[in-house]
Amino acid sequence: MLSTELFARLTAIWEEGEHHDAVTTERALKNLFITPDTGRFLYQLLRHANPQHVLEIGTSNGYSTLWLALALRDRSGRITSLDVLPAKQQQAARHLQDFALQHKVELHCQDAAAHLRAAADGSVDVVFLDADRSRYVDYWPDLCRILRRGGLIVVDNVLSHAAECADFIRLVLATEGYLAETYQIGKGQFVIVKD
Ligand SMILES: C[S@@+](CC[C@H](N)C(=O)[O-])C[C@H]1O[C@@H](n2cnc3c(N)ncnc32)[C@H](O)[C@@H]1O
Repeated sequence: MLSTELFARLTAIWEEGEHHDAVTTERALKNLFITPDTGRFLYQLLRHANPQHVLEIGTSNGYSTLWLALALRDRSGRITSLDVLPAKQQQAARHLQDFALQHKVELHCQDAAAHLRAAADGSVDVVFLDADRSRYVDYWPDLCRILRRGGLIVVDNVLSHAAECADFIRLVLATEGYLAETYQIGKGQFVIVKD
């Protein structure tokens, strides 16, 4: 169960992150966290799906990673989380340690395309995609290949950055064997199931 204390600690990290973003001009230095309702949505999905392997693309400072890891804290499932910026992942590692969740997450400072290319077929149960939207179309063949049947992909920002996500959404909707829907949660979640 998520205690009031855990909620309060997550809220404090989110509020500090939002304040940081409000006073930071350089985009690469911003946290760009998911919203708290998106965190609760991801938590619900993972508690229900009980995945063995979750792949997060876009760790940033680990706010979303904390939600994913909390959902699996008393389960056998594990998370791999990717980001290209080491400083952000170092902060994520500190957050995970503060929550005693470091054993649930492997942080890889690696470009998503390289990781996806090397990942085994059907090796991932859930993907949370929250990184470089212009490259999602290129990721799609590998995402299809590595996702197990019945697996889920959740894509953030499809309403906040609709134009940037349009080609990817069109591509997914045109791919046979996948059912996808957009939900008005946070910045817009596009949920894809491999049917
Ligand atoms: C929107 S932020 C992620 C926010 C995080 N999911 C959260 O809510 O706490 C996007 C992150 O993706 C990372 N990123 C951008 N391009 C990437 C790539 N090609 N591979 C892996 N990570 C990438 C950025 O460095 C940035 O930290």
